[in-house]
Amino acid sequence: MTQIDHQVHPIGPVAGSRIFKFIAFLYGIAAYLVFFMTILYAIGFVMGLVVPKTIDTGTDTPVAEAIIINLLLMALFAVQHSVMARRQFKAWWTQYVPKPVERSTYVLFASLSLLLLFWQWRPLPTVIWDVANPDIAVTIVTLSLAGWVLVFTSTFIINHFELFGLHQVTNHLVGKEASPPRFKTPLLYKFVRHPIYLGFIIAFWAAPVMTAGHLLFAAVTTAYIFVGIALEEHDLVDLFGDEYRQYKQRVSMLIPWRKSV
Ligand SMILES: C[S@@+](CC[C@H](N)C(=O)[O-])C[C@H]1O[C@@H](n2cnc3c(N)ncnc32)[C@H](O)[C@@H]1O
Repeated sequence: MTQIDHQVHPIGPVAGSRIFKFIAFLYGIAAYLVFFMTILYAIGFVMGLVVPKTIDTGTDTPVAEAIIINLLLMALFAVQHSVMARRQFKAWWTQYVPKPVERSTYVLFASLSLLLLFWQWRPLPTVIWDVANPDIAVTIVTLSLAGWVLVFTSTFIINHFELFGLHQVTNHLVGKEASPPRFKTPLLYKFVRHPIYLGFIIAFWAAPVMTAGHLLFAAVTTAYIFVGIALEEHDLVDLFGDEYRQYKQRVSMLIPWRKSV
């Protein structure tokens, strides 16, 4: 056998090659755009604004069936979002998914499972509360918008582009080493440990008209946020050790003025 016979000839771009870096970069941008459209759609979906299919519209379905379908959709998102974010899972699947696009792929899968939820969500139109006073109703809508603003600003405070994978594919494109995760407590993170999650809770509960479907969504996602916080903090303690333990002692989880676990 000659030496040539031993050579492997890969089909397609090789990881680390210039063309691979460029394709990875384009993939990262595409995943980011899908995420961005999804989060904009989420605002319309929850607030019942602009988008064609909201939390209170869709196929008429018997109540029990609607609850089961909605719970399954939320469970699918929760499992995808939590399992794929764990360090052990990342260590396993980066054997198959190139590291520079790992975060973008996570973001893409999370967006796709949310889009499936928006598409297949069944309305439960029974009204739980309906605020009649227009001033109070406007105040509640403003509060909900403030929740979304809190989500967005907090992502930028902690590192928006790293959170959604763009930083990783850009570094890879220009041949920069990925920096190790750093413990940070910028601005709002000095008052609560989870401003992004706090923003979601506010945005989901602040509704002038609360239907049974919306209530189911708000209650289950809030419960999921608490599970997500426990998992995330377990990883953060593993990663940052005493620095994060002391942060937990010092700073409250979600409510700024209250010392909490
Ligand atoms: C979607 S962000 C949510 C951040 C935070 N839980 C919040 O609600 O604002 C999740 C990522 O932020 C990271 N993270 C959370 N708190 C952090 C901190 N204080 N310093 C550095 N990274 C942090 C986690 O490791 C995880 O990768």
